[in-house]
Amino acid sequence: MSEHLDLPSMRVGYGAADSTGADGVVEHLDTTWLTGDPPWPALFQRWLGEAVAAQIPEPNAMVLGTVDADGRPATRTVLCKGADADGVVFFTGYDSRKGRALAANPVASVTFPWIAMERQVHFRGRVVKVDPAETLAYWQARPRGSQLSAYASQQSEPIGSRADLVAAAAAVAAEFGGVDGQTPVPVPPHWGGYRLEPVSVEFWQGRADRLHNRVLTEDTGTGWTVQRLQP
Ligand SMILES: Cc1cc2nc3c(=O)[nH]c(=O)nc-3n(C[C@H](O)[C@H](O)[C@H](O)COP(=O)(O)O)c2cc1C
Ligand code: PXP
Repeated sequence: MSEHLDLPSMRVGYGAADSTGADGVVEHLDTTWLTGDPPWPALFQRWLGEAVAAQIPEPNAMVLGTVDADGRPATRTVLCKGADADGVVFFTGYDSRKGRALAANPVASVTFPWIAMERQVHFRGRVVKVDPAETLAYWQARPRGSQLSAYASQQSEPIGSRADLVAAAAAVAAEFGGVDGQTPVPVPPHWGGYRLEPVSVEFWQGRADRLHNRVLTEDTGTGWTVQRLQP
């Protein structure tokens, strides 16, 4: 397939000669942009707000990297449903492939790939389950159809056919009074939130000639440091 695509020559140059970028920002990302304790939330919130305002698709989508008990890495996209100084939150199946990896190895990375903005933000840290009350509050805000699907899905397990999947979802819907029923769907025992508590956050801003800007903030245990990295 890829032999018909000229992959080696596919590239997009970032920024103009004067070093402004698609982010519309003239100044370079600088270590002085990271202030506060911890230093990352203010700039992260600003960039997230700018990604939302730019109407890029799914601005809260982030690529989650985990490592399983055998040391095998895996990544997949999840939606960020909370971000503050305590960390970034997502919701998923606790028995899924990622859930099993996190049970064995409660560390992860997440990357927000805001490519249309010529930006990315990369987090690394420890992962904890959120409080059940936080899971319940988010669960209750989800559309009923998504609740029923999450209840029915043994996420990451094989299933024979699409028809089997639809039948499993229909059985769960029937149990709770139908797709349009009024019976609340309880939080499935196998579903809930995780919070990645960052120990490092890196901001990346694309610039002309691949001379990009990278600023890394890290929790050293005695405080947060902020450093510029080479591209
Ligand atoms: C844009 C996007 C957002 C997604 N958001 C979530 C999410 O918030 N939670 C989730 O469990 N899966 C989400 N998924 C599906 C996951 O990428 C993944 O297929 C699923 O969680 C199973 O992953 P696992 O087998 O590695 O555990 C999303 C997929 C896409 C493309
Ligand atoms: N769970 C799964 C399996 C998903 O595919 C998604 C989004 O694609 C989500 C959760 C997050 O979406 P929501 O906003 O419905 O919680």
